[in-house]
Amino acid sequence: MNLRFTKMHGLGNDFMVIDGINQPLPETGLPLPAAEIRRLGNRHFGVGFDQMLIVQPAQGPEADFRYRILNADGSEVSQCGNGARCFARFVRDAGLTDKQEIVVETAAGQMTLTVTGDEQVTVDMGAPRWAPADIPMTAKAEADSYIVVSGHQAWEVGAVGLGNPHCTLLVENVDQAPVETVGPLLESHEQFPERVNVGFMQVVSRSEIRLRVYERGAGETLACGSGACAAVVIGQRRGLLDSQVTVHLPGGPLQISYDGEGGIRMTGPASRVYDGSINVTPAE
Ligand SMILES: N[C@@H](CCC[C@H](N)C(=O)O)C(=O)O
Repeated sequence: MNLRFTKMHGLGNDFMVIDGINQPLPETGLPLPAAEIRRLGNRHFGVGFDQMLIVQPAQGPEADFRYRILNADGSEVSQCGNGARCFARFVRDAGLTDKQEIVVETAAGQMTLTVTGDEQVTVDMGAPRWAPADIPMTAKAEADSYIVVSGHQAWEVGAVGLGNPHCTLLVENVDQAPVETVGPLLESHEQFPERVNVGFMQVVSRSEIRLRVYERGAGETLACGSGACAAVVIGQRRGLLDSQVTVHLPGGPLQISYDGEGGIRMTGPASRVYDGSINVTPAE
């Protein structure tokens, strides 16, 4: 079948966004076979993306839409901060809604997205979940930080659940952080039964950090919205950061605010690159 899509990005974290309201895609099970998602995600043989986003009709009465998130490796996940901003811009540009405040269902629950005049989008990312079972990770008890051991090496990490699992390491200089080696090692570490997104955070001041993220199912990306929120709340929990923080990612800055009550708020841009169409093998 021929599938129409829009290529978008949030600070270089890039997406293939598909209108699953006006195109026939299965609403249960994977929308496309996992091998087909991997082929489309491949930067040499396909469209190339970090995540595929599928827009679908809401299942419940309180939401405007449902959106599904698939990593480039074909795994389905529940949360994507940069994707949420691109989703909001996509449904407005496609004429699927003219609302400025959009309520969307994800596998992690309901989220509210607010589009501001200059096409910046603010996402309420929900409250951080600190209990190990909610991250999920195996640990005897909840703690500000955990020691994760592999062979002769050990790392101190903060860990939090934001609908998806995150761990964050503090580093002196993010440019020299071992993202490509320690990232995949921790991503698949046995203490994280659903794998984990791995952040490397350099604290610049109480209101500014630099961050690189090795994403579960996608490798290092130019930005990770949920990873930025995770780094900020982990830094706050250790007493290092204030309630409003600018997170400098390789693809650009995100504004994160959290005062310990309600949800973490993330504000940043959502950019459209091009519209296209491609032949795909549908799920059986
Ligand atoms: N890029 C995202 C996160 C996408 C999902 C993640 N790789 C996972 O597997 O949990 C973001 O902006 O939050």
